[in-house]
Amino acid sequence: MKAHFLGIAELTDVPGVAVVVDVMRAYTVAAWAFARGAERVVLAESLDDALALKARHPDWVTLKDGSPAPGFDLVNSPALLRDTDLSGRTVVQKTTAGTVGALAVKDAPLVLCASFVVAEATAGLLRARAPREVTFVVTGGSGRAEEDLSCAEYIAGRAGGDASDAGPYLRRAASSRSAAELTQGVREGSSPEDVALCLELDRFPFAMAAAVEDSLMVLRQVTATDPHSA
Ligand SMILES: O=C(O)[C@H](CS(=O)(=O)O)OP(=O)(O)O
Ligand SMILES: [Mg+2]
Repeated sequence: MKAHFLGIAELTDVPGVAVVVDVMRAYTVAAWAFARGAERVVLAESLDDALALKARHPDWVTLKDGSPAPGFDLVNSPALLRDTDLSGRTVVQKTTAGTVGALAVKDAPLVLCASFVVAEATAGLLRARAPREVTFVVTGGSGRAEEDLSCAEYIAGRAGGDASDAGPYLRRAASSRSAAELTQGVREGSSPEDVALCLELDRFPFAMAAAVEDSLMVLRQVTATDPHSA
């Protein structure tokens, strides 16, 4: 499996298989939403689109990064979301980097969205599919965010069968600029517990796959043991 690591702006062709990585925090938050019972996560193109979806579907749960805002029910924080019961709910998520990355590859036949909490499940799905090439979309820092790059490299290694020690990858992510900003409380809509939650390796047994459904980019949880689920 040949792995390419690209920032969002570096995407030129439609990849056959894309793994969109956002450790801090979009795809840690989405994984927690599924763990709390969400049925699906709609990745919104814009804040206005998210609000329009909420207006049409008042029972949908809207989530944005940054500070809380009228019309949005949740912020992009795993710690602030993890006690919320989302059983059967549709979550609409809009963030600065993660959701943008998935929408940039929405025409790809297989789009997985990943972070450390779903790393092994994501790698397992790639091993089962055994594609010749995978494009990892490194969503943060114009493709240079250390937390996303280290997670992408770790998943690529595991997908290729490496028995990699996760420690160095997690330490790289822990010393990233994003981790520092979250720890210092620079980012609004965050909790001091967010970094630790974003660095919980394999916290969840499922992977997450996104696909266009009725013109919306919809993220769902999938397992490697179900070959028809992604
Ligand atoms: O909510 C986050 O941590 C970030 C905000 S920003 O990109 O650092 O401004 O969003 P995400 O899309 O989850 O990286
Ligand atoms: Mg990020």
